[in-house]
Amino acid sequence: MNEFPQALTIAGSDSGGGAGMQADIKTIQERHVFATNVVVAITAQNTLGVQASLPLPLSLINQQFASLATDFKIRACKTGMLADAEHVATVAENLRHYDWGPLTLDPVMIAKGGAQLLADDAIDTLRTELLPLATVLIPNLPETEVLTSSRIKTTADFKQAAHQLQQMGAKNIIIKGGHLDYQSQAADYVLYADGQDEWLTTPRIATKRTHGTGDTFSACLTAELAKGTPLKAAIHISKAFIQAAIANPITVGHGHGPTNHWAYQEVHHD
Ligand SMILES: Nc1ncnc2c1ncn2[C@@H]1O[C@H](COP(=O)(O)OP(=O)(O)OP(=O)(O)O)[C@@H](O)[C@H]1O
Ligand SMILES: Cc1ncc(CO)c(N)n1
Repeated sequence: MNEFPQALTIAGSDSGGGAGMQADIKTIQERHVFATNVVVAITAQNTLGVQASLPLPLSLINQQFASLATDFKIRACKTGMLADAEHVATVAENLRHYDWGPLTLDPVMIAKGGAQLLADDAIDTLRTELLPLATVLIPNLPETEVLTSSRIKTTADFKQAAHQLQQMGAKNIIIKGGHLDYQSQAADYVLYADGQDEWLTTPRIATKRTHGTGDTFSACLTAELAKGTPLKAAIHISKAFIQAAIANPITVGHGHGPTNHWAYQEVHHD
């Protein structure tokens, strides 16, 4: 019997509900996929910032993976906030040990408000242990700069960095251009495993309601991959999903507000 599509998010909890694991679950649900989760860390967070954060014991991380593996048929997974080097290593071990389908790796480092969600000394572990497992690596600009030890300013820099990340072992690369807020377009660069590439370009929306945009984008991609949507189509749906979520604001919180996870369905009826 064909089981209902199931996806897994391995991430940190955002009490504010707009980013992290909560953004993932809301997005996956909107794409008609059943969301499961491994909680790596808990944050006390709202749209103004991260007030506190605590990684969970490694044994509990291992146990969550084991519980899922004995019962579910997960067809795609993603990672978000992983806290520190030992949590990155533990997650990598569990990704190698079980079959969770294609991995979308969002190398979350710093929240929009400036809080550090990954320790500096975890970057090397992420680079060596997790990056080679990624079907899709989806960093934002600051994360790309850290991972490649380079500065990204021009379109040539995007391409160069994407090739470098591919040489480090990730198969497909999406470099998100959201942080280039002086540009009139929100342009992301995609480099596919076979060497083809493309730009995903949408009008930039003037808003500060961008909490969890990256999580929402990568969660949509994970949901689509869980349903078996081919990668290119899955990426295009995800870009349209995040565009609709930013373009149709909801008034929640007093800082960088969350995006609207209902908007894509309301606009596209899909
Ligand atoms: N103001 C905007 N208007 C339209 N699209 C945007 C805007 N800001 C970001 N995006 C798009 O949202 C997606 C996420 O990109 P972004 O660079 O914001 O990710 P991120 O920094 O990882 O997000 P976060 O850390 O808040 O989860 C990309 O497709 C980007 O182009
Ligand atoms: C828990 C968590 N994960 C990821 C992000 C990045 O959006 C965030 N702000 N909080």
